[in-house]
Amino acid sequence: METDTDLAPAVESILEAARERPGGDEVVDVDARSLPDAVARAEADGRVPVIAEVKPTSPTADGTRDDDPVELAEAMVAGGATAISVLTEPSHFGGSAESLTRIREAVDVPVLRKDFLLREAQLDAVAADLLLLIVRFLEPETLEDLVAAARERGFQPLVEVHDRAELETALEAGAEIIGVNNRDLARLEVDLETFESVAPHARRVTRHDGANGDTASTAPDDVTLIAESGVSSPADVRRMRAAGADALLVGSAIMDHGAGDSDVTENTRRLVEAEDDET
Ligand SMILES: O=P(O)(O)OC[C@@H](O)[C@@H](O)c1c[nH]c2ccccc12
Repeated sequence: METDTDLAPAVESILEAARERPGGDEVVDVDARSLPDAVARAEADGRVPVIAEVKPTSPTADGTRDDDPVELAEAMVAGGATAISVLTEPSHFGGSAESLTRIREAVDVPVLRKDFLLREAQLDAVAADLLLLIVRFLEPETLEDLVAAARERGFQPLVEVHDRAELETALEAGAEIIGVNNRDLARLEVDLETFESVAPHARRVTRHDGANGDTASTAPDDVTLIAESGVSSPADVRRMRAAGADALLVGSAIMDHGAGDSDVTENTRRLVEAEDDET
């Protein structure tokens, strides 16, 4: 799980940088805005729950957007976004902790910190409502420790998986908010079938409850399931929702890196309204 050998070179380079990155000076204490509540509010007023991502660039993007991150986030919220994801990774995604802090002050929806976190101290770099933890890059025990450490600080951990085995690891670590990344980290290619194949198992996985070897089927109905990456059209939104997505995490289709002046509010709205004609 921790070997880098089958990762794309860009991902290896991201991890190398992540290992070097220092943590915060003090343990943060967050009063988090609830993502499940925000998702429920969106559903109640007929919006598809979209977590819109402020991602200035990425190893797979066509270019860089250097608009003010706060204006981008506000435009996303104006388009109906349920939450905002902010890349804080500086060397490959153009992100920063400062952008996240400014965005979190400016909007009232939950804000996810998107980074490659490997050690507990790195959780303390900046306050956010949600924190991404990626199963692929962490030993199961470390994942469990980081989930606990995140909760102690008040963060809601969003645990990212890419296949069924990782899903099992996430559930065993106690994850309640799970993202299935449609992008594989080996070739960086996107396949929406990933979510379709993993999602059905998220709600009826058998958890092993250790001690006496008993297994208890916990069928955690309360898991918030997020389809991540590669969602670019209203049809993709409907496809992921049909496969069981409670929410969608969308970056590129909203940022539209290739077209610098693309309207982020409109890009968000067309995904948020993807189910409007259906009911
Ligand atoms: O731009 P996309 O294809 O809509 O994807 C957004 C998001 O899922 C993607 O940025 C992402 C998913 N997992 C990550 C982990 C780290 C950095 C970025 C990501």
